[in-house]
Amino acid sequence: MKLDPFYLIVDSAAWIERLVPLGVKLVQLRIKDRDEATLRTEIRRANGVCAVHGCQLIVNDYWRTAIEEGCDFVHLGQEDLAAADLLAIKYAGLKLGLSTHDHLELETAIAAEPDYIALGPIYPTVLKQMKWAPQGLERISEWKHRVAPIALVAIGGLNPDRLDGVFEAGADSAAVVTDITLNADPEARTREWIEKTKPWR
Ligand SMILES: Cc1ncc(COP(=O)(O)OP(=O)(O)O)c(N)n1
Ligand SMILES: Cc1ncsc1CCOP(=O)(O)O
Ligand SMILES: [Mg+2]
Repeated sequence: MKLDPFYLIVDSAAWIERLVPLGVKLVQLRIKDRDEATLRTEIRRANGVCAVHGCQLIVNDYWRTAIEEGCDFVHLGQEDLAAADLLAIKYAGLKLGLSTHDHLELETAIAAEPDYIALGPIYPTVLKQMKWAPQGLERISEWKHRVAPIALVAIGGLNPDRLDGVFEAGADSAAVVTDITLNADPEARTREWIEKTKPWR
């Protein structure tokens, strides 16, 4: 499948309301440590905003709530996948993205026949502690070769200056969290990402 080259990841519906109207076409709602009611409300709100703006919403981790709320795309890590009911996800017609960090995880991901495979961290990330060293650009090219025709998402430490490198190496989409959400001007940075990814659209 064709993914937008700019893949924004945020942790609340409020961020989605703030940034999606600027022209973001692919966004992940990545919520951690919230109660079930809040989670459901956030997913519902995010789904509504994305529908209005023609933006593809991807729900991280919470595939059951995503199905119940009428969402159509989920992202799962390897542990999430091991605990998930893949048949239920596919039966519900959801598209699926999977994380990978090494060759074994890549085998597992390909076997699940996802709609995209994410590789990370490409560069050091401040978002969360990771046990994997930065993968680098050559690993993107290797992954692209192995996953095609499945779409490849690059993630981890990305910023506008690093985008040409990841796309030239073979990524179809570049995912970002802190370069935008911790930026002094998230709106301006989002516009910069949209501009910088235009040639790859
Ligand atoms: C696009 C994308 N890639 C990787 C991840 C990480 O997923 P996971 O390994 O399950 O870790 P958490 O994000 O759930 O902490 C992602 N969310 N999105
Ligand atoms: C969730 C995740 N998986 C691999 S790197 C990463 C974090 C990406 O965040 P940032 O864009 O802030 O480095
Ligand atoms: Mg997860």
